Amino acid sequence: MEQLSFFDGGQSLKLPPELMDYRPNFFTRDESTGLMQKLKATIAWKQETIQMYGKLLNTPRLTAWYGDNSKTYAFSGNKYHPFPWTAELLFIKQRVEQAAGLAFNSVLLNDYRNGNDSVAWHADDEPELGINPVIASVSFGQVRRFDVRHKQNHKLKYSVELENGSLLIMKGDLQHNWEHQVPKSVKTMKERINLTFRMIS
Ligand SMILES: O=C(O)CCC(=O)C(=O)O
Ligand SMILES: [Fe+2]
Repeated sequence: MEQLSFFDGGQSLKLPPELMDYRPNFFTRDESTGLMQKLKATIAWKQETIQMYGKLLNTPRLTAWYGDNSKTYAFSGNKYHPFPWTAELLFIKQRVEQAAGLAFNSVLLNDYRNGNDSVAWHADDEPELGINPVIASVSFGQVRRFDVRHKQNHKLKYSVELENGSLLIMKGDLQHNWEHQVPKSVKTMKERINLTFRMIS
């Protein structure tokens, strides 16, 4: 049963290609440095809150939602109203669309300020995304671990280190039969910006 994690000195071996297509150095170092700086400065980052056990807690990261139209999108108990595309977002979107062979009409951005920021286990299975959506995830800055586990069997688990300038294309039934997280880290972590491009109806 050697399907399980394939953590080997932090590098992931064989992700299932029908679920995840990982492309390191999708953006060059210089592109990544420039884009990260621009995104930090120009995106309307927001501290969202989440209702948990009757308490209002801060989401452990900053988020922002940009896209084509004025449709609202519900995620983690929050409703997002998209801001219009910026020049940097359109540049990234165009590159990602080329690689994925698909168009996207919105992007959710996450700013993980340090190792204490995270995203808990979840699937992006909102009905607006349709069945087996393709979601393209771009990472800049600090390398963070991305874990995937099967909903019915948590031992069936994959991890990949999402590097600066990388693209991870999530597809197949990943959002239906699997869930994913970016765990907190006790190691000192610098800032990371993640963008997940989506097509919502
Ligand atoms: O930061 C990441 O790599 C994942 C973010 C994520 O899962 C999401 O925004 O739905
Ligand atoms: Fe997600």
